[in-house]
Amino acid sequence: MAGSMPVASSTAALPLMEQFYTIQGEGYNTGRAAYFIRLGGCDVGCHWCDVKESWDASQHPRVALADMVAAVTAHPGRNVVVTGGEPLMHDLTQLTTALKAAGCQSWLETSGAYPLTGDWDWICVSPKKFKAPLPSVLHLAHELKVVVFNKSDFVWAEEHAAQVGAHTRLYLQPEWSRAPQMTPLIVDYVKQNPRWQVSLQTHKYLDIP
Ligand SMILES: C[S@@+](CC[C@H](N)C(=O)[O-])C[C@H]1O[C@@H](n2cnc3c(N)ncnc32)[C@H](O)[C@@H]1O
Ligand SMILES: Nc1nc2[nH]cc(C(=O)O)c2c(=O)[nH]1
Ligand code: SF4
Ligand SMILES: [Mg+2]
Repeated sequence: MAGSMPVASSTAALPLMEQFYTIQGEGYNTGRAAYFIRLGGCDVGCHWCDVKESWDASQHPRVALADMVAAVTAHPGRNVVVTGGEPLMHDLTQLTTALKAAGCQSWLETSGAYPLTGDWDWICVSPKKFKAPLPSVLHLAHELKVVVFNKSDFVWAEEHAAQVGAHTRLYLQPEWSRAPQMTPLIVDYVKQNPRWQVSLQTHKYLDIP
């Protein structure tokens, strides 16, 4: 009968591009120490993505979850950011279970383009024009973080703000190469529309990972 048994694809290991202990640079948790787990694989295709090396999952070694968690707990912080790549291209159930068992808070960075898996303490959804976010993920967002590349992105941001919960915090973040032009527009927009907040990629100004 072994031949007819379903072969479960194991998530006891995931493609890992890099992991590092730093300061959360963006959004609601800006300024807090956090260990970053950057998983490989993304097919969303943002032309301005600041981590295109993450896109091809096959370029990154599969690392056992137990080894990832051991690397986290070797550091004093217990906040863990799972990012990528697009982390929701993987089933993250076992990773978040293991992080919780190790006493960690799990924070997700996602485009929302794939169904949510895992048990999260904080979910940041950064929707993309290139592959639409799922309504089911938008509803669960603690934070909506819209990257502003040009003026038209303010209208697009409002369209997505209309799809999140009443509890969701709203952020506008300048696309890094466009920050000199877009940051002043974001400042004016937030002053006129105070339910939004400014998010900057502060780690880039601090010159840390
Ligand atoms: C590299 S993405 C990985 C997680 C997920 N794929 C996503 O896009 O949310 C992490 C965060 O960086 C943001 N980001 C990526 N490239 C950026 C850029 N050039 N300028 C500003 N933010 C950027 C994304 O919007 C997202 O909020
Ligand atoms: N310091 C720091 N904060 C971040 N917040 C989100 C990041 C990401 O790439 O997901 C990121 C990152 O790459 N570095
Ligand atoms: S979804 Fe995230 S990782 Fe994928 S291309 Fe866009 S910014 Fe980069
Ligand atoms: Mg980054």
